[in-house]
Amino acid sequence: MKNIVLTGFMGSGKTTIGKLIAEKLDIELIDTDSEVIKELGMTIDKIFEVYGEKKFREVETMVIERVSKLENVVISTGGGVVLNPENVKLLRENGVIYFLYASAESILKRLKDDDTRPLLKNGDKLSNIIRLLNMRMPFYKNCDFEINTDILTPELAAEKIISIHLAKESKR
Ligand SMILES: Nc1ncnc2c1ncn2[C@@H]1O[C@H](COP(=O)(O)OP(=O)(O)OP(=O)(O)O)[C@@H](O)[C@H]1O
Ligand SMILES: O=C(O)C1=C[C@@H](O)[C@@H](O)[C@H](O)C1
Repeated sequence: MKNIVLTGFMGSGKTTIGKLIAEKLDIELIDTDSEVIKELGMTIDKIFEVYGEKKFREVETMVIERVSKLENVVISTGGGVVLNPENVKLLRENGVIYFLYASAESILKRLKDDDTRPLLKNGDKLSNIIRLLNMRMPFYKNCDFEINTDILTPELAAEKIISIHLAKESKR
């Protein structure tokens, strides 16, 4: 089976929905943020502080080069992965990319008490979310399928992705 690749903004539900899909299909879940953390031995916050975003992006692409060679897995990606066309190309080789949409208001609600996202730290959180989301939307829209998590529970979003994916697989 081709990989199920989940993308979307921070707080769009990639980890939550990725876990549900992996459980339901009994396949492995790989989280690119966790792989970068393992690679450098520190939290994402710390990586940004010590090495800066450029280094984080380099290691993120290294991780994607490795995990995109796998098959039959769910890959939950960091929120900025789609900004680099090389990452998208690699992930598409063995996978279908699902964009998890969430509005700025939902993202704010979901991440209200979470201070672990370096890109949302300085200044007003909602303004940062709106600015980044608008800038990134064309990249997210370039994915293969869009799932609206504002109107679906994680459970229903997982089921929808599985049904799209299995229907696509049966036609291969
Ligand atoms: N469809 C949904 N409806 C309501 N709440 C949701 C939904 N999906 C996720 N959440 C909640 O939003 C929060 C963030 O979700 P999650 O960590 O899965 O996002 P993420 O996309 O993996 O974020 P990041 O890329 O920043 O790690 C969690 O508290 C989760 O329970
Ligand atoms: O949206 C982003 O650029 C990021 C999202 C997170 O998943 C992490 O990959 C990191 O905090 C950067």
